[in-house]
Amino acid sequence: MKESIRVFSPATVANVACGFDVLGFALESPGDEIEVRRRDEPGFTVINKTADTVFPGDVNKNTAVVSLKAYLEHLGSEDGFEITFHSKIKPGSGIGSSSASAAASVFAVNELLGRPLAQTDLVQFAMQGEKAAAGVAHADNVAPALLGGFVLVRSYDPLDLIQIPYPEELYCTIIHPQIEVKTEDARKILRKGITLKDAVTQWGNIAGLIAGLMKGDYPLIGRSLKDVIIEPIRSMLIPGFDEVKEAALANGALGASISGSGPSMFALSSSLETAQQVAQAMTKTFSQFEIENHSYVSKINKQGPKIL
Ligand SMILES: Nc1ncnc2c1ncn2[C@@H]1O[C@H](COP(=O)(O)OP(=O)(O)O)[C@@H](O)[C@H]1O
Ligand SMILES: N[C@@H](CCOP(=O)(O)O)C(=O)O
Repeated sequence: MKESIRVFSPATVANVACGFDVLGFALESPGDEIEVRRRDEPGFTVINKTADTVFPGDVNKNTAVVSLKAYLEHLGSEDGFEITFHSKIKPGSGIGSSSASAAASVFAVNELLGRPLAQTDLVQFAMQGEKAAAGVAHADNVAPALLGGFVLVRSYDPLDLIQIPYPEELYCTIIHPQIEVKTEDARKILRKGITLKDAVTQWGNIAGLIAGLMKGDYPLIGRSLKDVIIEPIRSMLIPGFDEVKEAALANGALGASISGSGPSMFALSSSLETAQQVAQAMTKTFSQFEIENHSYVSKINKQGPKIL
């Protein structure tokens, strides 16, 4: 039996504008890279080999350990593991840093143990990691992180995950301004109620987005990438949001919005060239607000985590 395994687990874009808590997709890069090694005794250790100073070092709060504990408890296992982080998406990024770790650890140990559970069944344990990080066990990051592609959370109780087909030529631009927004905090500022008018607009858009993805209808995807409920509130946490979004649209993006709970923003494009041009335009506009930012251009990740 293998003693250790090294895996990559992808960053994810949750919400995808109109699908708060119910839609997300995975990116080919960036992501977390971890190595999991069996210990001789029960218990867990976390080792940080990344250069990041904001690494979540508390074993009992790290989503990689929280989700792994839930998984092992389900199997009735008392095995212990050491988790070494070789690269890590910055916490509080809005591209699913907490879920990449949660997905990585359960995927890695499930592989080490000879795959006792199917990949879809791992989502419920990774969700426990999200609960520890954000206070809510939302699945719109961990489900695409584990399954790849676009995943719709059709229902939470019971958990019903639907993998949504999407066009091959679809590219995501991510701009990550170097400010931290914790998902837990970004959820607290949301209104508890919405108007019927906004609900009608939002469910028209989410249905349109799913139809557009499945049909490969780019104009429909673009028309549907709108959020009248969450974005107007959370965008206040992102300096220059309106201008950066406008820059993405003016340079050919199908649509743009907040990635997850922010501060990252995402844009979707139908070609790599456009996605790169959109990245340049968004970066330039953010810089006018004197905010340091990192950009990524990525295809959609098809498979979820992978063994390295
Ligand atoms: N392995 C982990 N990776 C990232 N964040 C983690 C991890 N474990 C716990 N956390 C905590 O989760 C929070 C970051 O998650 P979250 O606010 O959802 O940001 P993100 O949008 O980057 O996922 C921070 O409070 C961080 O300390
Ligand atoms: N649906 C959640 C998604 C949070 O994503 P993250 O990448 O910011 O962790 C929310 O909007 O709160």
